[in-house]
Amino acid sequence: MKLAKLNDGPEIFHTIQGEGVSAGLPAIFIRASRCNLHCRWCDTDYTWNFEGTPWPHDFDADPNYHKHRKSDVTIELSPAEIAEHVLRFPTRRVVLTGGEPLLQQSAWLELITLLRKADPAYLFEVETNGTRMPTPDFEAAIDQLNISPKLANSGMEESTRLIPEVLTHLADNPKAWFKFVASSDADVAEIESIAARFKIPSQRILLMPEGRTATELDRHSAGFAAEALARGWRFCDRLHVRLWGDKRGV
Ligand SMILES: Nc1nc2[nH]cc(C(=O)O)c2c(=O)[nH]1
Ligand code: SF4
Ligand SMILES: [Mg+2]
Repeated sequence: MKLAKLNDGPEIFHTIQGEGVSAGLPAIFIRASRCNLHCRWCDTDYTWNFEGTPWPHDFDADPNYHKHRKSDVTIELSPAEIAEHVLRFPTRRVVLTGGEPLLQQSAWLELITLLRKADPAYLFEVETNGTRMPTPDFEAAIDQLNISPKLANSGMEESTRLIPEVLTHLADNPKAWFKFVASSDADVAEIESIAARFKIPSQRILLMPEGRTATELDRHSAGFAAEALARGWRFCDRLHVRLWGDKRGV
């Protein structure tokens, strides 16, 4: 599998789930490399913003920022090798993230099978942008889908970031939660229209402020909590950002 590389190894880490309905629970994160989207504010740009690609990123404004050399930021491991890493940790909740993890569904299924053979107590969450249809086997194997559809502020064309067939399908799955990242009131209005268009139940919507620091999160937290309350949505913080700041591997 293609995973993000961190300190010469794969980006697999034991931490507390910082976002979504399992926030606060211990979890092992596995970060896939590669994404089919190229959001301008993406905080895991090293999974897709490679040398020779044309995608703009907010970081371009920083004269010290350079696109990544693919071989510097990617590591290839087999599902069996990944299972070995995961089995070293005492936790049984595993979060598949990225990049976009649904680009490698059959390999994840091999990993899930191996881990459940070692211990049937393993639970799996996936963090996805909601543009790729899960295969029936993958969707059945995953315990929780954390879907973050992207808004206009990502810089992506609507036809690339909102795939009606996928969103309508996932809206019907009680294991699917929709975690929207917002940084303005216009974003909240856009989320409302997406929710209505794809019939996403309000009880499975989470509103999460954008931010890489506690100060940035605080700009919108109280306001968005009130917006969420008014609509029957959940409010969602970014606990790992508050605990550890803008760091990798936590
Ligand atoms: N602690 C922690 N929680 C997270 N929830 C979603 C994450 C992600 O980057 O997908 C993430 C992450 O990177 N770290
Ligand atoms: S979908 Fe997620 S990983 Fe992909 S570019 Fe957007 S924010 Fe980054
Ligand atoms: Mg993240």
